[in-house]
Amino acid sequence: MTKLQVAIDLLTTEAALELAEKVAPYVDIIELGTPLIKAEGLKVITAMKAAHPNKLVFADLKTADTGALEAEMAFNAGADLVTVMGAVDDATIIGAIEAAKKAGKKVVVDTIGVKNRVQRAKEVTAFGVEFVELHAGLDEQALPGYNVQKLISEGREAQVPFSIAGGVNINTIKDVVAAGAAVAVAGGAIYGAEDPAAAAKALKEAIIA
Ligand SMILES: O=C(CO)[C@H](O)[C@H](O)COP(=O)(O)O
Repeated sequence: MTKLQVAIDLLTTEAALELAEKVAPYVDIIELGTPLIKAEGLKVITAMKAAHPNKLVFADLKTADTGALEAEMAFNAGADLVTVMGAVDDATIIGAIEAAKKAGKKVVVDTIGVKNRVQRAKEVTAFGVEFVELHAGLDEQALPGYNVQKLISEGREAQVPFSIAGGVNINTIKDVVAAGAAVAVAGGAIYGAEDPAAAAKALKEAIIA
């Protein structure tokens, strides 16, 4: 069944822990967003894993170089999964995967900036990533004409384990599930909701339905 990943793109550890506490009953993976990690450092990973030891903690590093080093740093801080950019050299991705194998953890490749996401998804899957994040970042989402359905159709085409991230919400999550996504990522649809717990609950129920 598709897992639900909450992307916490807040800027303080306190706010992240408060949100996680509200939505933990409904999510499978807790993502510490890139801005959060840049604002708070690796300690936010440690704090989140300590607060939710039974949840998968996903450090959205968006690593672009020194894959082994950055992955090891995040794993040592408590992360279960880290992201490496799919647009960078294979060596960076492979290095992170080698660090993950040593730590018993996992790597996810983020396809922001990748021109042919389907082709790259197949390439990096062969390296041994946990899944590929077919992803439109917040800046891309703000561009005229953006539609998450393109990512969803690419997921169907790629035929590899994948997640969808890019403004997934209650109106699109069933399409994400129907496409066979391993993970549906929701950030703004949860942390931006008036009632984040209710939003996460509704998304989870939509997955299960
Ligand atoms: O990594 C990210 C942006 O770079 C976000 O965490 C990701 O896009 C999920 O958030 P949203 O559902 O708001 O798009």
